[in-house]
Formats: sequence, structure tokens, C-alpha cells
Amino acid sequence: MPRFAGATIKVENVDRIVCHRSFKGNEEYLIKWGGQQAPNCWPYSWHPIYELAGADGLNGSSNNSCLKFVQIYLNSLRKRKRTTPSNEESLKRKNSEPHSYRLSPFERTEIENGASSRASSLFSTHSEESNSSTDVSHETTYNCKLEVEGPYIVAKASIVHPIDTSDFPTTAMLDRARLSSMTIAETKIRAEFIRDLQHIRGAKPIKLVNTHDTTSPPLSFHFVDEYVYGKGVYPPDPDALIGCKNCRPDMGGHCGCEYTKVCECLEYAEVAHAKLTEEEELQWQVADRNGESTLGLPKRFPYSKGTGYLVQSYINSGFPIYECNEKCACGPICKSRVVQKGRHVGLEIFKTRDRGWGLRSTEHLRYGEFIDTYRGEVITDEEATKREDDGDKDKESYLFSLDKHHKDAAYVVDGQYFGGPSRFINHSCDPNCAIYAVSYDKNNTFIYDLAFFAVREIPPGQELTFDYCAGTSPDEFSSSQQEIEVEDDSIPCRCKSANCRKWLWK
Ligand SMILES: C[S@@+](CC[C@H](N)C(=O)[O-])C[C@H]1O[C@@H](n2cnc3c(N)ncnc32)[C@H](O)[C@@H]1O
Repeated sequence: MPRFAGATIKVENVDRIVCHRSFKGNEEYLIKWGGQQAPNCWPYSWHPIYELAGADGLNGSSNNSCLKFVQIYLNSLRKRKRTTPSNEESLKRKNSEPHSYRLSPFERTEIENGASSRASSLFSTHSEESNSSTDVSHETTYNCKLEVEGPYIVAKASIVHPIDTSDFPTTAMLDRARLSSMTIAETKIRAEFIRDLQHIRGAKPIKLVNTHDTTSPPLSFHFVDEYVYGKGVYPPDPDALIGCKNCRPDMGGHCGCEYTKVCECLEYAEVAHAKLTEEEELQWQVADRNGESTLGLPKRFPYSKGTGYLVQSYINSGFPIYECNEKCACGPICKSRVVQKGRHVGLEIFKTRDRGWGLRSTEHLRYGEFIDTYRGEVITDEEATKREDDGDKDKESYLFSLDKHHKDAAYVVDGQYFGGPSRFINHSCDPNCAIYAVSYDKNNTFIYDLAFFAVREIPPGQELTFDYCAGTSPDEFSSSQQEIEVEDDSIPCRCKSANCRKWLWK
């Protein structure tokens, strides 16, 4: 079976991009095909960038464009260091004197037969690109051009001779790639990321800003508004939802729930200890010890009436927030509904100097103001451990445990491949935001929202940060770098705050 029909490349057939070059005014990318190989199909072929992105970007929706492969390749090209002496050597030679390249028997035959200039040849002499100032004179480069045959693009087996591609891309190919433009690809990658970003729900747009370089956040990541439930995870059952019945929309000057002793949604909410009688305090202590209901005791509403900002007691205690839900009798204007109404602040994903991408707000945020939720795939603890073990130790971590109510076997939210803008929030040991558990179903202790709130006044443009290890007791962290037991996956913290603990993870 040919791998692709017409000029549309099927993303599932692509294994990876191995190299690129400027060719006849185009940016071309060398695809290594994956999947089952047909006998007449060559495993590598060069393609102009528009074939990979889809013509005019129309085909380039996040799910079917091959740009994510191009992005991975370009990132690896940036990272690849020319450290070996032979690499350095070949680089110097290329720039200073004609480079003599050892031809394989097949290349020699092709050149002797004059076949190298045919469009369908696998190799062409570099003179095809003679108008480029980045030429590597006399170098023979790989140029597998496939032919169109009816609706298919195929390699002619008769002219394809096996060559050793085990060391692809060769040093010469990479040296040439480094000197070739990647501007069109980078522009298309950025456009594709922004296209995906525009689908995200929220009252104000989210922008992408990069004043450091030409890279974009990974296209392997997709924006989602809701959790994506993984294998083995029980999604919340809407039929199991219970609302408050004793509250009314016109209570409390039309703010829905008013009486904390009767609102069933506040059954497990933070108790207002100052308002407890001695007897109630004892009642609470027993209930708290046994994990029993505290219905009837005075609680605290999580949000201020009018502003909707998280109140100080919740900010300080980190107590779970219980919001009303669609089954509640209080109606949509109820003051116990903030996070469920979604993001209302404008945000900017921006490139930091030394911590990858970060997030900041385009407007002033008030103390206690809701920013956004953390979204991603909800996976089992087992799956999260597997992903951690499989991953590169230096790679970013986007795992967030839903362990507010269960220390063991809690679900985990993974924001690596799916998530919202808040997955770009970096850590600081002196943060301006904090994350809180927000539940709409008081009886479901496994799945709840993770919501970011400002815990300071935050001027527009200041990077948003939170403490990745909030809740870790100070004894577990040593303030002195020497005393810390550095583990394999320890990442140095670059928050630069005066009280920096030096390491990201314990
Ligand atoms: C949830 S991601 C944050 C977004 C990330 N910067 C990106 O570009 O996608 C967490 C990762 O960001 C990096 N990071 C966040 N805060 C950092 C800090 N204070 N110092 C060093 N690296 C940090 C680490 O690589 C960490 O694993």
C-alpha cells in the first residue's frame, strides 16, 4: 500500500522528521515513514513544508498536521551539540575548503549514469541548490523525490537501491540543516498553536508572547476546557449530584445561599470556630475525628459577597471549597459559584529566560481573585507512576495529585498533553498564587477542580507562580543547600526569591 494519496500526508504514517534543508527556495523536511512498509515504498522522502502543514494551513488543524513532528525535530536540532572532534572537524572543513564525501557504490552508479538530476532520483548533487549561499560544495546529499502515479505518490522500486540509513541524518546533512532556514516551519507551528489556543473558553483571550526566540510551546499539547478521563477512572456521575434544598435565590439580598447552618452544600466546609458555642466546639471535634457530618454548625462561605474573591480564612487554611451546583435551589446568582463560571481574566503565555514557558495576567489581579482551573487528563495513580518512570528525568512535570481527601490511590491530573493555560504556571518559593480544591459534589472526594487564586495583589504583566510543594512542612525542606539530599530527579529552582529552597522537588 502506498503511504499517502495525492499530496496529503497522513500523520499516522509518519514516524519522525530527521532532517531539513533549503531546496529551490523551499524549506524541505525529510520524513522517516513509520508503520508497515510497502515493498515499493522508500522509508524516507523529502517534502516541502506546505505538504506537512497542509496547504495554506487549511489542512493544518492540530490533529492532522505533521507540524508537531517538525517541531520535535527543530527542537532536537537546537539541542544537538557539536561536541565530537569529528563533528567540529567537518564543520570547519565545510566552511573553509571543498569537502570530499565518500560515495557509496550506489551513489557512484547514479552519478555516472547522470541520474542524479532526475526528479525521481534518490540522490542529487548539491549543485541543484547552487543559488544558496550556504552550499556545501561537491557534497552529495540525499534527495529522495517520489513520483506521482495516479492518486498516489510512490517510489519506483526499480531505481531504488538499498543504502545504509542507519546513521541518518549524517553529520553533513545536519550541518547543512543548521544553515538552512526554518522560518516558514516556525511561523506555521506558531500559527497552529495559536489556532488551538483560540478554542479555549473564557471571557478574555489568551495571548502567546515570545521575545526570546522563535520557538512555540509544544504542538503535542492540546487545549481543553474540561478534564479528559483516562482508562480506569470513574468520571463524576451527574445523577449522583445533590444540591442544597433549604436555600432560595432571593435570600441574602438576592445572593442565593445565606445561612451557613442550613446550606447542605457547606456540610463539609470550613467551620467558623469563633461562632461556635462550647458545646458546638465539642460536637465539631467529635465529628472531625470521625469524619462525620457537621451540618447545623456555622460554616464559612468561601467567597466575599459582591466581589467573589476567596476570603482570607480559606486562603490561609487551604480548606477545600464547596460550591453550589445545578441541582441547588439557590439559583445561578448564588455567591457560592465562582470557579464554575470560568476564567474572566486575560492571560498571556510567555517565554521566560530560563524556565521554559510561563503565564502572566494582562490585568491587575486582586487578593483572592480566581484566575483559572488546572485541566488535563485524569489518570490513575498507577498510570501516573508509569508516566513518571517512562519519562526523561529532566523533563518538565505536569502531574498534579487529587489527593486532598485521599493520600493513597488518588487520581492524578496530567497536563502534559491536554490542559489549560495554567499548565504553564511555574513554581516559586515565594508565590503570588495558590491552588485550591473546589468541589461541586461534596460526596465525590476523588474528582474535584484545582483552582488558582491570587494570594497577593498582582500587577499586570507579573509572572504568575505557585508553590509546587505547598503543604510540605519546612522541616522536610532544608534551607541550606548542603543539607539537602539531592535525588536523581532533583531540579534546581530558578525562582530567585530571597527564601528560595534551591530545589524544585524534594
Ligand atoms: C508545570 S511545568 C511549568 C511550565 C513549563 N515552564 C513549560 O515550559 O511548559 C513545570 C516545569 O517547569 C519548569 N519550572 C517551573 N518552575 C521552575 C523553577 N522555579 N525553576 C526551574 N524550573 C522550573 C520545570 O521544568 C518543571 O518541571
